[in-house]
Amino acid sequence: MPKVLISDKMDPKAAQIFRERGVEVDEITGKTPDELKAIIGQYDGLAIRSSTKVTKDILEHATNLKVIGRAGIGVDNVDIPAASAKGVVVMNTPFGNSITTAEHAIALMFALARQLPEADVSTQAGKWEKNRFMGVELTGKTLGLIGAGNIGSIVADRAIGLRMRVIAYDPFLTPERALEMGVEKMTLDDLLLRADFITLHTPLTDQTRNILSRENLAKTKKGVRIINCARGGLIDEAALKDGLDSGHIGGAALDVFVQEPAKEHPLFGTPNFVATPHLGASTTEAQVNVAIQVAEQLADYLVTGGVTNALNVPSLSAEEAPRLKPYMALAEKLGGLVGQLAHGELTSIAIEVEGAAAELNQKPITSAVLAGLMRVHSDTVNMVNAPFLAKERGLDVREVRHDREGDYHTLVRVTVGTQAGDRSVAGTLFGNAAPRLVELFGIKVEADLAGHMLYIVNEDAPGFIGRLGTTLGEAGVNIGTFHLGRRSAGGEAILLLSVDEAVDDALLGKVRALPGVKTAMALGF
Ligand SMILES: NC(=O)C1=CN([C@@H]2O[C@H](COP(=O)(O)OP(=O)(O)OC[C@H]3O[C@@H](n4cnc5c(N)ncnc54)[C@H](O)[C@@H]3O)[C@@H](O)[C@H]2O)C=CC1
Ligand SMILES: O=C(O)C(=O)COP(=O)(O)O
Repeated sequence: MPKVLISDKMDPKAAQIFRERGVEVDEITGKTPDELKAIIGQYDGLAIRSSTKVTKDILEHATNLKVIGRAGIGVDNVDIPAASAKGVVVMNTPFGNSITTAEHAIALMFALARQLPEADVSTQAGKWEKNRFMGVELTGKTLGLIGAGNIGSIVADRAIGLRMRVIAYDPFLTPERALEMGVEKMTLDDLLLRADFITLHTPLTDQTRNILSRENLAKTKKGVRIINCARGGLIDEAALKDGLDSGHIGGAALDVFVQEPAKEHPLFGTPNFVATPHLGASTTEAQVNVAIQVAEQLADYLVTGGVTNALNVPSLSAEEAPRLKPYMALAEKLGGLVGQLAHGELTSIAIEVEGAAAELNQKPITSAVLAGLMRVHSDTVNMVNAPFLAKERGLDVREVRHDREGDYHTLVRVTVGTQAGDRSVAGTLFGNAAPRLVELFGIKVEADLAGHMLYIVNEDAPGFIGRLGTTLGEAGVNIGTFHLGRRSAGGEAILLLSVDEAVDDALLGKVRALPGVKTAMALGF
């Protein structure tokens, strides 16, 4: 039974779903990195929010880990390259908390416009400072969105409802989408110049880090109010403090900070500054949504292999998964076969799909071929890390899709480039389910690829098969299936035998010594 650790506070629905789906679950929150390292080795899955930092160091101790699920959106607390290199799938729940977070941004915008937190403190202190708190109306004001994805577009919708004018800077926002959202797309400089309120909704990346730098803050309109419910690190916090102190910035509300938890901060106590402790996603509704989604996604992956909302591996929908499953088995076998047979350094690999296979999502097929190929050299390779390892090794990977149907209704062909030239194998599915090798180095064969196998290239001459049978029989090796292919009568022949026992080096030596044998290799699947 797979075992999952929930390491951050999560709605109880998550644990309930894991149990219902046959996944054992422990909920242990608030661990230090060292405490987490000590226990992480027992788990197949890890469910987190933003508190658990899944560093390379933690991953090194996660010897059984197959999947990390983030109950939420941002995954900057997970070292994704390190997870990928280890073959661990990283998933998030990209929509479950977006409305809630957008609402928090709007709430903070109101808080700034009417100085609600300060007015509340003053009133409850018995001061009744009616003349101190003079607000601004939102109607007719310009809201600048930096980042117009899921959350940004909900904020835009709500702001338009408040009769605001919404302008947006997002290099990936198409003019059509901007029109559909009712926002005006523009450059960052134009947005800085025009916005009365600015709200940030981008992930933290090398491109967005410090997007509101000291220089950019200086370009803003005097009195601008700034809201950040996305990630600490998008704003230069020291420059923000200076801007508030000088009065150039009329207000700032931060839900997120460079260092979290932010228990002390130079901004704390600054007039017109509002802070919340990373509460963007903290509503009952959003937490139920993300808990259910993350548990279902993790359980799917651990129990059935279905992949949803993964960030480092192609997704595989519940409809696609059963259709693709036999192809992935075929692809792994073909990859394993070329990996065992091709000698020397591999420089390139082409994965061609033909007929029915050409109608499918090719990425998982490619990943499975690469996993099969590289597993020949390392046990820790799987579909997740294989594409990364291939890239790291400089392997040129090409995907080709042929619409035409060839001799088979469906076909996957794998061709590797080696110093000795190209080597190609191809397979089909019998009855849409059973993987079958149909072509080996240009010779037509028809074989199962399973268990222990013996691959022989010999001169096609009478009497050979009898001698081979005797040699194997004398060594106590039973032949299961026997497949023969040849280019022409009397030319080079290929034999693929499945045998009940592994063929050791001594027996391989005897086979190689048989007259007419050019190559003999033991294979395993
Ligand atoms: N405070 C909180 O509790 C929460 C915070 N978040 C944060 O909000 C962020 C936004 O979430 P979503 O809208 O769901 O993400 P999303 O991926 O749907 O949207 C992000 C947008 O940023 C844009 N973008 C990327 N690079 C950019 C750049 N250099 N300049 C301008 N725009 C750029 C993208 O094109 C995309 O449209 C998340 O990354 C997460 O970190 C999300 C949920 C809760
Ligand atoms: O989903 C996100 O990106 C968030 O930042 C929410 O974080 P949390 O799950 O509340 O720790």
